[in-house]
Amino acid sequence: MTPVLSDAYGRIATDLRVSLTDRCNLRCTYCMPPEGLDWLPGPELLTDEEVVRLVRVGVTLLGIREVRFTGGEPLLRRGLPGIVAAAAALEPRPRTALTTNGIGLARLAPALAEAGLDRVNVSLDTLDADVFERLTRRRRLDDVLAGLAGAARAGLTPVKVNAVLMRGVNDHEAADLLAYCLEHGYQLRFIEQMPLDAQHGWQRESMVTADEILDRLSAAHTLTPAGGAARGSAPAELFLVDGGPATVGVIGSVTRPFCGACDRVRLTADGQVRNCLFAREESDLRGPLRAGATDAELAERWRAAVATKRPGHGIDDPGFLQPARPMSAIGG
Ligand SMILES: Nc1nc2c(ncn2[C@@H]2O[C@H](COP(=O)(O)OP(=O)(O)OP(=O)(O)O)[C@@H](O)[C@H]2O)c(=O)[nH]1
Ligand SMILES: C[S@@+](CC[C@H](N)C(=O)[O-])C[C@H]1O[C@@H](n2cnc3c(N)ncnc32)[C@H](O)[C@@H]1O
Ligand code: SF4
Ligand code: SF4
Repeated sequence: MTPVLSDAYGRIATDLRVSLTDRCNLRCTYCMPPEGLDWLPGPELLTDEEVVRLVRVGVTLLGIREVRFTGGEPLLRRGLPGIVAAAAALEPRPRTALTTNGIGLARLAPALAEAGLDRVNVSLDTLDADVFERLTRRRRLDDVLAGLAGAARAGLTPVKVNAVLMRGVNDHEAADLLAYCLEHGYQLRFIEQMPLDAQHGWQRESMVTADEILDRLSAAHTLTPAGGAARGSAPAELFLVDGGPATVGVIGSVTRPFCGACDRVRLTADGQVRNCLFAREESDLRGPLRAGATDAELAERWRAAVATKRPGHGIDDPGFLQPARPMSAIGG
């Protein structure tokens, strides 16, 4: 029987999220400071071949069924189409997905679809160019909108949109974002801001909660729960908009945590296994890989790492400490 990545709470990790770089061409205020961060040094990054090898170990020896590429901004990784192609060629073929800010996606979408990418999630917090610049510190709204359209054209569907609402900045735009996504056939999900920014600026009091988001949307639409059974381990709680079939999602990581059903495991761009966005421990696979470990030895280390996964993120624990790595370096 193929071993699986199981933990002490009965959860099995089948969804691998691979960070391909910690770098980014935006500076979203809830993620990074204006000056950026001390990027990982080149030699510490896994090479394309090393990424592909670890993905292969996950898929062929450990029961990984879905591989999502993220970052930082994964479109900045030159080898992305080749890495996607190698992942999609594995047996059993994993589902493949990408989470991106969309810049450059208009150009890259056809090649990524051709390589075997199944679908994309694109982050878009606003439809106002000035608000976009305030949130991301770059004037690139048109590139993101073009990226979304390019993804849909290339068949990278369903195209999902991730939006973080920040109080006093873009929280008045919930209904406009929904109208735009409904019009274009994108699946919108609102995300509660989490304490994962490098500047440690998160404050529970100012976070826009899932309840608030649903209240705002309910002013313009009738929302009905789309049905719990279909949710499985997905972070997004889905609601039918005006009877459906279109839906809107809310990812309430803080006020409506879903850790009990978590099926994720993460691999950082420098080859560390992380069990949780909020994990304070990591397990090194790059060292053993470069020291000549066999696939079976890497798989055993990975399995042992997941066995120690904690039950939840612990944001509500009195002793909660934000992880040392920010979201951009973990792989959001
Ligand atoms: N708490 C928590 N939040 C997560 C996790 N993964 C993703 N998120 C949040 O969900 C948002 C959207 O993540 P995506 O990368 O689009 O992935 P997803 O929602 O799992 O994707 P789908 O499978 O397409 O629904 C992220 O920005 C995070 O804020 C996770 O493991 N735990
Ligand atoms: C870290 S980014 C990486 C991929 C890509 N750069 C992007 O923005 O989609 C992945 C997701 O994390 C979300 N994110 C970043 N910081 C966050 C925070 N502090 N709380 C909640 N979500 C956050 C972003 O909005 C984005 O949807
Ligand atoms: S959320 Fe994504 S696009 Fe924004 S700064 Fe972080 S990594 Fe870059
Ligand atoms: S916070 Fe951690 S345990 Fe909870 S769903 Fe996310 S990755 Fe899984």
